[in-house]
Order: sequence, then structure tokens, then C-alpha cells
Amino acid sequence: MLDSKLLVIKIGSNVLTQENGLPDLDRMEKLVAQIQALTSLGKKVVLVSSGAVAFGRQAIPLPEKLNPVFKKQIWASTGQIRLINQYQNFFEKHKQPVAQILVTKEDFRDRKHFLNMKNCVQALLSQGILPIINENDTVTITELMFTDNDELASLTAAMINADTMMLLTNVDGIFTGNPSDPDSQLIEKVASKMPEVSNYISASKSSFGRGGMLTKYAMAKKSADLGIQVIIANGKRENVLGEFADKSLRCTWFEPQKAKHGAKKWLAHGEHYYVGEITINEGAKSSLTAEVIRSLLPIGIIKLEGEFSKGDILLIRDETGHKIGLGRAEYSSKVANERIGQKNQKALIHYDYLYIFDHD
Ligand SMILES: Nc1ncnc2c1ncn2[C@@H]1O[C@H](COP(=O)(O)OP(=O)(O)O)[C@@H](O)[C@H]1O
Ligand SMILES: N[C@@H](CCC(=O)OP(=O)(O)O)C(=O)O
Repeated sequence: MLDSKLLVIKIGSNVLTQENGLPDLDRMEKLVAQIQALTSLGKKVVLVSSGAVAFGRQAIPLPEKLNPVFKKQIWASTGQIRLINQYQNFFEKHKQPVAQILVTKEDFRDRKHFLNMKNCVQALLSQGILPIINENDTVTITELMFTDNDELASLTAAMINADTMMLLTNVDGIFTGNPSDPDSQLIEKVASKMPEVSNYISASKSSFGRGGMLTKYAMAKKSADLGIQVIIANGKRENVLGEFADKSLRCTWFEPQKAKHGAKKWLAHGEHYYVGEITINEGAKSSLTAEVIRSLLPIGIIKLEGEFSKGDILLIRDETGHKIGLGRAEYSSKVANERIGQKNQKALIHYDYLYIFDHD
């Protein structure tokens, strides 16, 4: 494990709940104390915490037959107050001020909006306030939802340029089979070229989890590729964060790759957010995928789809339809359509705002 200065710690619902479904306040209080111990070592921490629905479900009984969307909205909106109040009480004992930030996928789509959110988190950290982030579950339904809070944590880690992301769940990490099977072994290190890891993971989830280990793995891998070290560990372990600090923690560690800069990290997570699509010719493709990456000029563009404005995310495909990468539009689709295929025109995507997918 590498040293860390700025961490995103994500706590799964099952870490904060007992087997009978009741909130595990003792665990929560211990985790808060351990987070404080990390901050007293000079580390900055942003917390992404699940648990709103689980806390609401226990407090507010609802009829079995009620529409599941209403149930989720009611439990999330009532449970989030309980969750954040508990955090505030526990952090107050350490004289640590906290802030609540509730976000939706939309907040990550628009670069300006994204930068506002990033500035807010940074302003809080600069004043010694600990941000506690959760999804705004009351307004995010189906396609507006993050896959789960593992996705939210990895978007947050990329947004604030965190060096470390910890995903705390109810198992020690990724195992070579079902974690409860004694023959399964913990995978302690995931290096960049280990495609077989996902084969070990089954679709099963803990009783309150949303995404399961597969999304945890996908998000961890993506974050590590962007240069963030990722640790999947057991949040129910007595001194999980203390063991992390002294590097004795039993966990799955994802080795970080060379760090990408901020705008590229934002784009890397843009696969679900693109507004328009561009098809490029072979010459443009070899230029974009070469060692020295160049900007995308209109002369290399064959086709444009969708209406986009300056600043929107665009998906880039080659002539066979294969996805090559993502980029930020320097001008609108209206202007781009006038320049398509022409020489000596300003780049539609500047290389600082271009993210090429890894194709192996
Ligand atoms: N190969 C595997 N290694 C570890 N856990 C796995 C594996 N395959 C499936 N899982 C399941 O993934 C669960 C953790 O995911 P999830 O329930 O979404 O947690 P959280 O609520 O913390 O996000 C574990 O409790 C475990 O049952
Ligand atoms: N936003 C939801 C959490 C959804 C979620 O991703 O849960 P988990 O898989 O336990 O991290 C809540 O607070 O209940």
C-alpha cells in the first residue's frame, strides 16, 4: 500500500447494519473515531456513506404492497436524516464539523456543475470540515441512479484527485470464489493486467447492498487505471482504518497506474454521459491512439450524430463503429457540421480533454 494524503472512504449499508437489519451504531461510532485518527495524522478524508434506506426501513414500517419506488423514497428521505444525525453526533464528540452533500448523476454530467461541486468539497476540506456524501435517492429513480455508491465514490475520488479510495464492505476483499467457502482465497493484489479477476465474482450481494462485488470491482479497476490506489476491505473489522494506516490491513489492493490529470479523470467516467457521437477515419484513429496523442481535427471526422454544445462530452468511434474514446467538444454540433472533413479548422476536441479507452 502507498501513503495517502487525500482519501475517499466509502461505507456500504451492510457495514452500518447488524444482521437483524437494525443500525449498528457501535460500529458507526468506532469508524468515526478511526476516521478522526486518520485526520489527526494529517490525512484529508471525504466520506461516501450508504445507509439511508437501511436506517429508514428500520424506523418507518410500510405496507408490503406499497409501490417499491415510493418505499425507497420514503425510507431514503426519512433514513438520511437519521444517518446524518448519527454521524454528526459521533463526529461532534471529536469536535469535527461535518457537511452533508446529496448528489445525483446529473451533477457529474455537466463540467461546470461538476466543477462547482468539486470547489464545494475542496472549500469544505480547506476549512477542516468533513464532507459526507450520499446519493439523493429521493429524486434518482432508474436511469438517473448511480449503479450504487461504489460508482459515486469512484466519481468523487476522480473529481477531487484523491490518491486513495477505500471501499468498506462486509468481506475482506475479493475472493477466488464465494467468500464463505473455506477454499476461497483472498486476492491481495490486483495489478493492471489481470482480466481474470471478474470471473471469480458472483452476482450475489449482501442483504442491503445494491451493486454487489462486480460493480465494486469495475469501479476499483477504473479508478486504479486513473492513478488512484483502491482498497476493498472489511468495514466490520475492529480496527480497519488503524490497520490501513499501519499497512497491516488484510484487504484487496488495486495497484494504481500512472495518474491521469483532472479533466481526463472526469472524461473517463463519461461513458454514460455523452451527448453526441463522432465517427473518425483511419488516419485520425491512428493519430489519436499513437503514443503522442493529438487533438481531433475536423478533417478526420466522417460523421457527427446528436446535437451538442461547447463543453458537452462526445463519444468517438472508428469507421467500424468501435468505441475509441471520449472527448469534450470545443464548439457546438452546428459549427462542427459546417467544418466536418475540412482542412485548417480548429480542433473539435483538444488533447487535454481527450480520453482514449484501453483496448486490451
Ligand atoms: N468473489 C467474491 N469475493 C468477495 N465477495 C463477493 C464475491 N462474489 C460475490 N461477493 C459478494 O459481494 C458482497 C459485497 O457487495 P455489496 O453487497 O454490494 O456490498 P456493499 O453494500 O458494501 O456495497 C459480499 O458480501 C459477497 O457476498
Ligand atoms: N444511497 C443508498 C445506498 C445505495 C448503495 O449503493 O448501497 P451499498 O451497495 O450498500 O453501498 C442509501 O443510502 O441507502
